Amino acid sequence: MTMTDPSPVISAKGLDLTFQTKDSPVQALRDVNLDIGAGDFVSFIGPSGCGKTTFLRTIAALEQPTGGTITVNGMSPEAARKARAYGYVFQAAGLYPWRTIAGNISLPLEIMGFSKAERAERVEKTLALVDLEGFGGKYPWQLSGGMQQRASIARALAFDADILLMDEPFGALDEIVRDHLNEELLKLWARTGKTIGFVTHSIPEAVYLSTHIVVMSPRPGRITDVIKSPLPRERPLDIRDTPEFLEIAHRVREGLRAGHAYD
Ligand SMILES: Nc1ncnc2c1ncn2[C@@H]1O[C@H](COP(=O)(O)OP(=O)(O)OP(=O)(O)O)[C@@H](O)[C@H]1O
Repeated sequence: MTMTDPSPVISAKGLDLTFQTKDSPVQALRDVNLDIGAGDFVSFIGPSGCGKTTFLRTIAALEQPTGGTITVNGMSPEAARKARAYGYVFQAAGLYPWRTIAGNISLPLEIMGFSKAERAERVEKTLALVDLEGFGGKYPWQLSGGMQQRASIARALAFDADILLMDEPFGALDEIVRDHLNEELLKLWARTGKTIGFVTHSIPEAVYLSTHIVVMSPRPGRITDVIKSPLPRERPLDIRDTPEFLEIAHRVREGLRAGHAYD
């Protein structure tokens, strides 16, 4: 690292995490080393159960590592959570059905003690960011699955943290909606300059979105490859048909295959 390199936003060193269960301990993460820089879009890809969600949850102080260290904005994950360093988007939109979309987005702001005027302003701003202007008064069940997921992204953006952690946010959506939301997410990232950690099962999604693709192996989850994308930051959807794109996708697939113990 040179003097001009900014320090990483998220830094994991020798991270281990073993869950104690009734039967036997489950080693979910082993010796994970990773630096994520400001403004990076980092995807985590790997087979089911390889620890992607666990790693994201560890960044968010929702799990405690059993070895190694992890810092977020130079702080412990607990301190970063208290400093509201990140927004978190879960697999399911998880909106409260008895609250309107605006009410759902506003909830974390209410808990944080923002004034009513400030809340209203932020709700409007984030609804615009996810292209849901005019839908604040609707209830979640009045929106499509894709719109609900956008509302849950708005909720994570409402307090304007520099880091956005997203756990397979589009996994349950059909391909056309997913393509659209991928494009929208890239635009949002370009507009806001946020640092994004993104879990996915989809190779094209990982390659399309990311500046860095982290390939993980099955349990215990280890990082087998970190691919720095040579693609430009501005990416139309049809970039997925270019040789450069297909080459990165191939490398991800090879990495996934190499990490797999078939014998
Ligand atoms: N609270 C827990 N107690 C015990 N084992 C757990 C716990 N949480 C996760 N695990 C185990 O840790 C491993 C990693 O789980 P994790 O959810 O991080 O995987 P993942 O890569 O996100 O999987 P998926 O792609 O299916 O969501 C799995 O074997 C899982 O069963």
